[in-house]
Amino acid sequence: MRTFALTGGIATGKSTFCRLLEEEMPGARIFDCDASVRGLLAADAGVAAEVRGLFGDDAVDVEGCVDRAFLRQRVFADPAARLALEGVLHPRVREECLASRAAAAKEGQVLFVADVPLLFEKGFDFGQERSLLVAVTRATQILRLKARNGFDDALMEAILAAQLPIEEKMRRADIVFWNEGPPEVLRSQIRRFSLSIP
Ligand SMILES: CC(C)(COP(=O)(O)OP(=O)(O)OC[C@H]1O[C@@H](n2cnc3c(N)ncnc32)[C@H](O)[C@@H]1O)[C@@H](O)C(=O)NCCC(=O)NCCS
Ligand SMILES: Nc1ncnc2c1ncn2[C@@H]1O[C@H](COP(=O)(O)OP(=O)(O)OP(=O)(O)O)[C@@H](O)[C@H]1O
Repeated sequence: MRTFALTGGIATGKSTFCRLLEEEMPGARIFDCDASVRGLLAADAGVAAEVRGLFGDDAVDVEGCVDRAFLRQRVFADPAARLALEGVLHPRVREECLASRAAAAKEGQVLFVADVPLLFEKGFDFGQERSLLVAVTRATQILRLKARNGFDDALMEAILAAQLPIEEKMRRADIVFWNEGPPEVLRSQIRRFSLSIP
């Protein structure tokens, strides 16, 4: 089974890439680290207890679900808080990723791609042969992030400051997908990539 890591900055188009890849290569198995985090924050009692211990009772609602908006404000204003939250989540996300890859291999899938937003910031080895990067300019990142999430400028700057600049990610990646154009242009790059992997 061919195995790739996909990465990119916030709102560069990783989820869009995955959706298009699934359309172009229906046999591909995709693992999404952000979705894994959302699942853990919504429904893992151990995670909720650790988050409450770190951030207080206000971080978790009465049903035991972690308040992501609350955490977002806290962790992007405070690098130590962000590191602590990552310490709770990253080992669990890694476990889920490895389990997903093992299941895909057992089922005879031909391609496994994990969407790992912090691949270059944190390192994340799950047996990938190459790294794929979805990139746009910083200006486009901010425009699309604002349109999608309506975050204020200070929060957007804080999130971007917690990530490597896109130019550095482009230096490190094996294959770059340039997503400044319309989605159909991203699709043609994905199609070309899919034809290049036997
Ligand atoms: C802070 C949280 C609650 C905000 O949730 P929210 O729903 O707003 O965002 P979501 O999880 O969908 O992430 C969206 C994007 O934010 C950026 N981002 C998220 N966490 C981080 C981080 N620790 N450092 C830098 N950027 C981050 C990434 O580009 C990611 O793709 C959440 O992102 C979180 O728990 N982050 C810590 C875990 C983590 O490192 N996740 C990244 C992938 S494992
Ligand atoms: N080529 C494109 N043209 C216009 N809009 C796009 C394009 N690609 C993605 N978008 C839009 O930009 C926003 C961010 O895209 P997407 O959600 O795929 O990024 P992401 O990297 O997965 O984001 P995050 O890191 O926050 O999870 C979305 O609203 C998406 O619809």
